[in-house]
Amino acid sequence: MRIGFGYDVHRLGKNEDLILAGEKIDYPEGLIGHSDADVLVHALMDSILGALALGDIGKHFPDTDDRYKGISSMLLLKEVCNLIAKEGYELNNADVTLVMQAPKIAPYIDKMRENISFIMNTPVKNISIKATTEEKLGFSGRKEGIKAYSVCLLKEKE
Ligand SMILES: Nc1ccn([C@@H]2O[C@H](COP(=O)(O)O)[C@@H](O)[C@H]2O)c(=O)n1
Ligand SMILES: C[C@@]1(CO)OP(=O)(O)OP(=O)(O)OC[C@H]1O
Repeated sequence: MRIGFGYDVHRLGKNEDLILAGEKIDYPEGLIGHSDADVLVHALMDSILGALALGDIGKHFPDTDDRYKGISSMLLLKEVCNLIAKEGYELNNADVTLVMQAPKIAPYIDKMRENISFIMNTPVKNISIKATTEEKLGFSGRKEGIKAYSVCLLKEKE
């Protein structure tokens, strides 16, 4: 078994889509990044890369590389999944927490879990996604950005 932890932050801004776990969320602002800035998927990928001790997403998908400009982070997640298999592991489970004041994400959680489980080829029960506010404190509380934390456990392939 190998444990991994990931953390990411993206700034919110106008004229951007808000994409979380590959799902477009209805909100007047979106996250800014080189890719589609799917902060949830970025934290999840970093937790997986951490468990494999293979560095981080910036190392694998540099934000100086035009190939990743505007790319769906779900495609990057697929590549990270290939690394899990290549290293001889499979996902046991992952648990992701979004820290965002708005919008309420609860209505989207089931679809977001399905999206990740489809890309990772794992049962939905292996993917947990939760959300909390920071009670209007700090940059997330001021709706300036969104944070995501992820932990995952990988197990040796059977
Ligand atoms: N963006 C969010 C934040 C929270 N939720 C749900 O609301 C519950 C209460 O939030 P607190 O910050 O007061 O803990 C939380 O447990 C989530 O179920 C949400 O859906 N979207
Ligand atoms: C995902 C990548 C892809 O170029 O770009 P960003 O969307 O800027 O996201 P970040 O969390 O800064 O990680 C860096 C890159 O790996």
